[in-house]
Amino acid sequence: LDLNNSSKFFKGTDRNKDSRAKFGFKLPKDVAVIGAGMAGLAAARKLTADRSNFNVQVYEARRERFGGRVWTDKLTNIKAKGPEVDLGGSAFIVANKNNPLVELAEDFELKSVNIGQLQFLIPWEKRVISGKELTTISMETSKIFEQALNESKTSKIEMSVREAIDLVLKSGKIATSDSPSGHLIRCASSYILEDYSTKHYHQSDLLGVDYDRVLVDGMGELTDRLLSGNFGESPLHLNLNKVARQIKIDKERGKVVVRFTDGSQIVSDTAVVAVPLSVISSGDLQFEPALPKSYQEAAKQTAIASENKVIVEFEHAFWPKEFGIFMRAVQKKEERGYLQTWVNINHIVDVPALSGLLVGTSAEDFEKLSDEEAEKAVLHVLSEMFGDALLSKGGKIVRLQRSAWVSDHWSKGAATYARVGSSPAMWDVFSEPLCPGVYFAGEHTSFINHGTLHGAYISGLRAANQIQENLCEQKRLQEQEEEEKQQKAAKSHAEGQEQTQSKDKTVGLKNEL
Ligand SMILES: Cc1cc2nc3c(=O)[nH]c(=O)nc-3n(C[C@H](O)[C@H](O)[C@H](O)COP(=O)(O)OP(=O)(O)OC[C@H]3O[C@@H](n4cnc5c(N)ncnc54)[C@H](O)[C@@H]3O)c2cc1C
Repeated sequence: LDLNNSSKFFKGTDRNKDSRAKFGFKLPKDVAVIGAGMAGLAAARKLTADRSNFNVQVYEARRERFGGRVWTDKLTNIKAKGPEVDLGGSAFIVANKNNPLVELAEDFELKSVNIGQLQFLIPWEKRVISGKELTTISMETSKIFEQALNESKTSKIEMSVREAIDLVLKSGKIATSDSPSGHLIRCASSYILEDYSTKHYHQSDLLGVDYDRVLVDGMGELTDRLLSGNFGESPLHLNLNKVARQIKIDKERGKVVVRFTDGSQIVSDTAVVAVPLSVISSGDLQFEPALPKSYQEAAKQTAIASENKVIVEFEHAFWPKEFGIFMRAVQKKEERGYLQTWVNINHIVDVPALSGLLVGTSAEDFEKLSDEEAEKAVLHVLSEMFGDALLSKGGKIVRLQRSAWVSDHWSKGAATYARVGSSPAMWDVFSEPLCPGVYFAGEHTSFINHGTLHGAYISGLRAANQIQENLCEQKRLQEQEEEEKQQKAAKSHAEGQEQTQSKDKTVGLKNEL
């Protein structure tokens, strides 16, 4: 895929036409896309643009919205202007220089901005660090990380990021646990998630502030536009409230039957399964015949991180407006991942709101709190960070909104990650179709860029591309060719043996004579 030109993804290519002609299938083919998240929408958009060849329908389980783990919740906040209502994936990770979503947003003429500078707080020391001092500390943090990764490579046992970092900090070679860089590195989600593997570490996970750029009107604008299409493109056919419960591959007819929980079913030439991995691993979506062992193993073994957001709006902004992110160090183990990172919404739009992030078990625990308890917890943390005097200037909390991605039936977690013991093959197995007609898309279907918005998007384009190239038919022909070759080889081998045997017999007879 050429990631440098996102708009052309949506157009059929001559190469595709050639391969379609070569493998000669009936047109237009029906494609059922299951799941209207970033991945499903990307696949549907690309195939819908190829209208003469594909007839696309999208089926989404949720009744009231699409977008999946992108959720710009304008429904519950009618005053919403932008990212103050992003309760799911909200930022383009620009550590990946080729992030295609940045260009796609430009194509759609959506405005994006950098989140802005970080201010790092060590509350019990009353230290507030930013600017040059923070740059020096961040450089030290990178060194600790590099050392941790290098040392873990020499160890015979696969280590977690947390273990590797703790070892470096314990040695005190670069910095100690109590130093600012020691505190800063422990704010990284790869440290917070205790079993994050050093082996398959993503550079962008270092501090968990890898979401560098946000859309001013919220990430939901992008999924909205994927649905409605760019200027002149037709909208996707979206069917809400359609919960797929079974995907049946009818090999004989070369069809895919999708059965829904409401008792209905559709028969399609091809399906793109773009639901979260957790929906497959939980058995909520079943396959007939059952998924091959490698897929089942991958679905069972791949780790899914817990993450949540809480958005809190005050009467007035009491925190410094010039920073884009606030991050606080914590002392106790139980506080890890607990509202350590706050995005300053007021830096992006004129709304006195902050968006707090919860990672790991803290994210799970936060879902169990009542609204009252959640509000108390938020105020407690903010008072620790900014002090009571400043906090009182904020006035009342006028809105507190939070996600619950772990208990959410259609997500069951935030995103996949590489835990100790995992291998890239666990993701990549899902990038292969189940022939003759089931293709997979989603953040969990390719190791590269897994767990991200752009990973989901690219996976959707990949699935669409595979369908346009008629990968299953190519595979079938390859297998057929291979089989024919083997049969030929076996035949000539058998003939060779027969000749040798008859030669041997003649020689034997001569010898006897
Ligand atoms: C709190 C949070 C913050 C994040 N922050 C970032 C970030 O800043 N940057 C970044 O790059 N990534 C971020 N991510 C990750 C990113 O949001 C996801 O990787 C991405 O949205 C996944 O897209 P997807 O299409 O693979 O899956 P989804 O978006 O989950 O789409 C799957 C769709 O399938 C539907 N579905 C489920 N079951 C069924 C069924 N049985 N039948 C029909 N439909 C079904 C779901 O409702 C959903 O709409 C974040 C995630 C979370 C939760």
